[in-house]
Amino acid sequence: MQIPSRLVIASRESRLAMWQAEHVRARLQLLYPQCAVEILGMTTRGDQILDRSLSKVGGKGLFVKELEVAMADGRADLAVHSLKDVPMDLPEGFALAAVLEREDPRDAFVSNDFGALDALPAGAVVGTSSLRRQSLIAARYPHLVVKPLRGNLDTRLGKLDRGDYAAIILAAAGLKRLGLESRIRALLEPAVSLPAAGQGAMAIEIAHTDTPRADGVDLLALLAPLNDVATSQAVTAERRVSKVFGGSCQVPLAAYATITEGTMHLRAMVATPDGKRIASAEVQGPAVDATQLGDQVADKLRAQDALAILAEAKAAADGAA
Ligand SMILES: NCc1[nH]cc(CCC(=O)O)c1CC(=O)O
Repeated sequence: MQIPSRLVIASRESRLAMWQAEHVRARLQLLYPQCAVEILGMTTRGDQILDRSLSKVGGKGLFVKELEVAMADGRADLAVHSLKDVPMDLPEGFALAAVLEREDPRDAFVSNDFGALDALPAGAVVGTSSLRRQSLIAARYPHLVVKPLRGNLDTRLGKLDRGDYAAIILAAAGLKRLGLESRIRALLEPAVSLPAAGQGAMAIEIAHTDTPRADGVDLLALLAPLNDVATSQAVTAERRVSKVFGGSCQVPLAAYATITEGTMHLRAMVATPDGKRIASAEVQGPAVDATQLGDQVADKLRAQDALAILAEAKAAADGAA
């Protein structure tokens, strides 16, 4: 295999994104000591737009677009993403080359004054901009008030500490990666808060799917050792469910797969943001049939009126300010 003399990783500049890029950099450097592995930090549109709901201005794609342009221009060879932020359909010419072993996929309850969602008094303000987390709280804790919470992890924690919220919900994975695990007061089990598709997993995106490249470098082969097969299968099923239902972040959708001895257990849920209507389903089967399992669970959701629920959720999102 031809090892290039230099590899450039494009990354957003948030602390979490840079941690993730550095993790991949270090692993590649260990695998290919003769190659100079570098990070190109970039500010994306998604990072700049903090005043409006992301789903209103173009969705998750805003976090990856600039990185793709850098790869298309040859300024970078690969990009590291939180898989949760990667759209279901990548633009022509781009592909996911590897999915890394998953960190904790659960949501985390973070608060300075309370130990768990159950401990919050009526009217307490909970911060989250995830429609999935919002619908969960509305369904299980109708006495709580959900307020939007945007920004990177440090910004969100800062807003909590300033007293804007009684508690906030964040992905455990991000907190753990940044050494902020001590901020977690409680972990929400999947039975309570089913994770978003891909939550906790990092993915590596590349351009030039026609490998090897003109310079003879086969990026897919080069990155293959970083791929975790079980995580890759799990997220394939989860992202399939998301794709079937439009792959948008305008709707509360959860999809989470675990694999035990080659058998996948896939759970998925769609809901209205007010938590009043929920469809949830689960399937089991061989992990190698990830895509079909995704389709099966989607069929089960459809049989529970998932399309009507999603239409209602979308109408609510479009109607909101
Ligand atoms: N939506 C933003 C985002 N994208 C990935 C993570 C955390 C890390 C991960 O899930 O891999 C977060 C923060 C959060 O949801 O609290």
